[in-house]
Amino acid sequence: MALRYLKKAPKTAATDAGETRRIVQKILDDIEQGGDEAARKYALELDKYDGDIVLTRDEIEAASAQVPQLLQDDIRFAHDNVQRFARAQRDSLRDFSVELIPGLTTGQRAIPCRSVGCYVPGGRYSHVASAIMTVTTAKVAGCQNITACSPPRPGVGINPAIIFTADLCGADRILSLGGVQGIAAMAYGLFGSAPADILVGPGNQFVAEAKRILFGRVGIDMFAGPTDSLILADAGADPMLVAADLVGQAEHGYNSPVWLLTDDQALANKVLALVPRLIADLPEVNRLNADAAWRDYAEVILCADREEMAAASDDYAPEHLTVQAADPDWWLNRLQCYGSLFLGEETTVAFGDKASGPNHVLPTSGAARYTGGLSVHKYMKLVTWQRATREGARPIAEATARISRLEGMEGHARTADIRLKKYFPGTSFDLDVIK
Ligand SMILES: NC(=O)c1ccc[n+]([C@@H]2O[C@H](COP(=O)([O-])OP(=O)(O)OC[C@H]3O[C@@H](n4cnc5c(N)ncnc54)[C@H](O)[C@@H]3O)[C@@H](O)[C@H]2O)c1
Ligand SMILES: N[C@H](CO)Cc1c[nH]c[nH+]1
Repeated sequence: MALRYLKKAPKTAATDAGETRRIVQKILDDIEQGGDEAARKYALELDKYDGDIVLTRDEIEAASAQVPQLLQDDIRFAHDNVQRFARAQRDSLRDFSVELIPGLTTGQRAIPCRSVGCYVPGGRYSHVASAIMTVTTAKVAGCQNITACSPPRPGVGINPAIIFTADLCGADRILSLGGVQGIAAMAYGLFGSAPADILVGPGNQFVAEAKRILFGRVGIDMFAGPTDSLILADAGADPMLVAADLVGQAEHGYNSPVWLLTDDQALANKVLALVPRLIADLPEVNRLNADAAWRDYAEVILCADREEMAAASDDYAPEHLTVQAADPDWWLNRLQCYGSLFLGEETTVAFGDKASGPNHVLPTSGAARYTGGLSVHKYMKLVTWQRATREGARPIAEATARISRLEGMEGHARTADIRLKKYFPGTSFDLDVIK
């Protein structure tokens, strides 16, 4: 059966992409040319901030002292879970060596990037948890030089809880800069910092686009822009929980899509009725964000059965995927495209967002078709090495010479010839089979 849209979105992640690209390219060009001063100019223009950019130790300590003890304890709890999950990831990756043929030894090493730039979003909300996710994971990977940046609040600076968290998790330097100017400062090595080898972290469409444009010159974790979330629910799901989870994620921003796929029309109708009521009950900023996201980006789709739900979900490739349906193992085995999966009503995206352990920096806008979220592995380069004895080199050199000549690469072939001649003088080899 064809999917039946009970609610269809007039907008998608591609809406306004061209305009975003133009704005971001201009800011990046200006800052590349104008350095620290240009970055300061954008901080003033976009975030109404003209204070110090690099936080001193005294400022970090003063900010940390403002964070209530109970919140500090919660942040430590979340940090501990994220750290332990990241360590398990690191342990799943190992250096190895293998003798492929007698005398030829090859190997793999995982080497952490030297210099990391972590973006911690802070425009609409103060994303303390993003500091945990990015900085902790870089630290566990073994990165030595970790810079974090986050938008300053007008005239005041970064939220003290973000400062406390970035410091706790191991940031070596904290910059009061948000948006494209923060990304540019870390990429270009402004304000005395080392240029980043890799930029990580989530952010709005400007931040995500800046990372995308800079990719190649620096590494990036992935495209992690405006949050999107999909719920798969069957007749057994609790409509109130489904509606609350949709609204909870729509509050991210006016451009945060939420989608519901179900094979039960009665459930869909109940959720459609509940969502506007739950949105109306939110505080003002959250309500405005969720209302616009629901109106412009949300979709509710009726499917024939769970197989059709799973196939459609893989096409969306959502950042967050929640299953509130029977037989969680069936879904776990069947689903293929998502950033992070939440199975059963006893867990929810917000748990992963804040405290449960798996990283919350996740691919958006369909990027989950080709990548997972932030992990220790994103900070590590999997490099290879090889060495050989002269006997081990012999068959490799013979094959190399012949393949190189077939390809027309005579210079390559001669690097093999010269070794064979040196190591096996007086032996004749048939290295010129392409006559
Ligand atoms: N994918 C993920 O893993 C993930 C995780 C957490 C948050 N997020 C997303 O992060 C985003 C946070 O967005 P935010 O805006 O609240 O904070 P943000 O920190 O990403 O962006 C704020 C910055 O945007 C810049 N900016 C604002 N308007 C601009 C304009 N017109 N032109 C140029 N720059 C401009 C400002 O300089 C400001 O510092 C949300 O979209 C949320 O969904 C994604
Ligand atoms: N859902 C976001 C990841 O896309 C992360 C987050 C933290 N807090 C709220 N949301």
